[in-house]
Amino acid sequence: MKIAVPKEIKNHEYRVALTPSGARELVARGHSVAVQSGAGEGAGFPDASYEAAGASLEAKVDTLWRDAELILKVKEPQAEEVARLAAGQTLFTYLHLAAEEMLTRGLMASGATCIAYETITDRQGGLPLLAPMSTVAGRMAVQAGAHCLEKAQGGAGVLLPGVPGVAPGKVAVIGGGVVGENAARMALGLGAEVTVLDKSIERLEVLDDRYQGRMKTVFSTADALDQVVRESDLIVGAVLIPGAAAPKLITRAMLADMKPGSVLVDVAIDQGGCFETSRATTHADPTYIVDGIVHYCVANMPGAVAQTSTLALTNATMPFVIALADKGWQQALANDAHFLPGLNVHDGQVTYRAVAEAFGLESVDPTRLVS
Ligand SMILES: NC(=O)C1=CN([C@@H]2O[C@H](COP(=O)(O)OP(=O)(O)OC[C@H]3O[C@@H](n4cnc5c(N)ncnc54)[C@H](O)[C@@H]3O)[C@@H](O)[C@H]2O)C=CC1
Ligand SMILES: CC(=O)C(=O)O
Ligand SMILES: [Mg+2]
Repeated sequence: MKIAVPKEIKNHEYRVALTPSGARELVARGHSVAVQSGAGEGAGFPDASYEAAGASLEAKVDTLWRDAELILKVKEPQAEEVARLAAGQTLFTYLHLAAEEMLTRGLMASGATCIAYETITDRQGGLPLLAPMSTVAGRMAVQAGAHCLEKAQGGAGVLLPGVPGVAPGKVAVIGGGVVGENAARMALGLGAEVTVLDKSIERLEVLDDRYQGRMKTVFSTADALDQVVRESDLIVGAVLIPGAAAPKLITRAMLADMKPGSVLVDVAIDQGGCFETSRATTHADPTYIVDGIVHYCVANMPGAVAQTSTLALTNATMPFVIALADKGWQQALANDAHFLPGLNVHDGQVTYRAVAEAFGLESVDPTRLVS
């Protein structure tokens, strides 16, 4: 199969969808791999390392896209990439469509087959291609939040660990999944006072057991949210309903109850964000202030630590890339019930129900397309 790896073009996105080691595996299986010149540079993989692995380099982005059967990316296609996508091509990347109607309609209009990393499942009920980047983003969320608490960023001037004789800051994490656990773990490591809220008792049990009471676990209700809003210095938004738009759990009115200069880090922003006042920001300009509250809402946080993130992401994506390349999308999805929910758009139709519901569209059951 002809596989293409474009250079990512989202703001400060330095990850790449395939490492030289991955290229070597695909070439050994008889596939041709074309990598856009410079695509791996930001993640620490120079062009020469892809050539040494048997890939070819392509400087012309139009040629790269036009000749591809399978396109491997990291972030959702930007407008100029959607325009390049054509019927008969398969795109494998993060999509987060429920947050972006224009993108959804653009992919439908392209006629291509679009498979999302973030809706592929595993036997344990997890999201194995989201988890590595959620681990990264969760760990970064507290780093980012601690920085935002500094006065120069508009923050209250609170040092999360405190100092002898001064109490530590309070961190609340809403959603105790992969992002949430990793954020909570970092905040604990810094010495902050940590509370995790979740709707899933099972998740709260896991966290309680794993951290032996060092973090508070709270069932997430409107009352519980009111309380953490009043008390916290930093709140991390980390909820997810797979494939769907995130619920808005902190409204603008609730900001009035927060301490001035406290911080909201909305990691769930890629699914639209879980705070009413969230809007996506970039690494170039990551924060803004609403009603005295600092907001950090970067939708591609792991792109900033591209070396770590590229390795972690491609470790997880590679088996699926190999299946797509060896078997084609139909057979690869037909053979794997956990790969199948990755299909979001095919030939003008939305195939993931939560995405269709977000925009009042019809959805097609993906099993009908692969059997
Ligand atoms: N901004 C960025 O750069 C990145 C964003 N993300 C995003 O972070 C979000 C979280 O991802 P994961 O932790 O992997 O998901 P996850 O599925 O592991 O965890 C989500 C948790 O939210 C809980 N939840 C759902 N609704 C809730 C509610 N109303 N109240 C409280 N808890 C609720 C679930 O029970 C679950 O434990 C996703 O939107 C994901 O796409 C992930 C990586 C990078
Ligand atoms: C998951 C996601 O949005 C990212 O890694 O950028
Ligand atoms: Mg986006």
